[in-house]
Amino acid sequence: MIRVSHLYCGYPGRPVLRDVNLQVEAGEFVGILGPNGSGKTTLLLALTGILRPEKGTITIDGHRLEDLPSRDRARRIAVVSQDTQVRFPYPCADVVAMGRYPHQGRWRGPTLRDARAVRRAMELTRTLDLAQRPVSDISGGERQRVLVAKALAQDAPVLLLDEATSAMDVHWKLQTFRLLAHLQRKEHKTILAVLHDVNLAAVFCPRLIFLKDGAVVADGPAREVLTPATLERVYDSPAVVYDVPGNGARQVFFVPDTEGAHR
Ligand SMILES: Nc1ncnc2c1ncn2[C@@H]1O[C@H](COP(=O)(O)OP(=O)(O)OP(=O)(O)O)[C@@H](O)[C@H]1O
Repeated sequence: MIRVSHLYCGYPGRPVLRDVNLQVEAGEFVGILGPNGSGKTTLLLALTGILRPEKGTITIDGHRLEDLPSRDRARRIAVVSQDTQVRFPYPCADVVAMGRYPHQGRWRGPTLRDARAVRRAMELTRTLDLAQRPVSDISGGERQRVLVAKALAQDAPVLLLDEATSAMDVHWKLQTFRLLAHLQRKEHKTILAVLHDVNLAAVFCPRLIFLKDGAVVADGPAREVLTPATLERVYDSPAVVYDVPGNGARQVFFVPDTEGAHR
């Protein structure tokens, strides 16, 4: 379980998160949404221990995050970050294998277990055909799938994703979110996904958290928080909410101001 209590966190001279309180149970799938600059990435960086809280605490399974050695943190939390740039032309299979570092000893090479975890992660993300391609020479969407595979190879119970499917086409976005939902159900993974696509989140994330100006403005079951009032407050844009006939999914349509648009 992850518990965030009265968290204040940011960058030198730039406070961002203000009194954030959250509790995420093991096995939850949570979507984190909000406008640009609202603090979503900052929250994920705090949850990985990369950014230290100015005030407040973050615990995972009762341990204060800052007290856990980095290898221990990496065994508990895998991250797919927003920045997908990989400078060196490593083969994609080697990049996925880097996800195994927290499980490897300093003086021994990869084990059969590591090799199996890498293969399984690449099968699940359907990236085996990219295995020998240099990661620097594949498309943005393909690279994101390789980075999801790397995080899965890490085999941590908690998975944090920051805009991890932003460069993928509709097919791969849906495939990836279906895979995440499957891992949540079958392997009890705890998943926190930052994303801008409200409708994708509405379909796959049973719980949604909206941030604005560094504070949580809505947190609850997707059907309850997806209201025109909340969406207008968060995005300053008029929104219509409707239920898709047949599958019960709640979806959102942001009503554009069409003045000046081509129609
Ligand atoms: N390294 C940094 N140093 C200083 N300020 C930063 C840094 N990174 C982000 N910020 C600022 O912190 C605030 C929150 O940024 P953050 O990246 O958490 O937003 P976000 O909600 O993830 O936005 P986006 O949707 O654009 O990815 C913004 O005002 C941003 O300009």
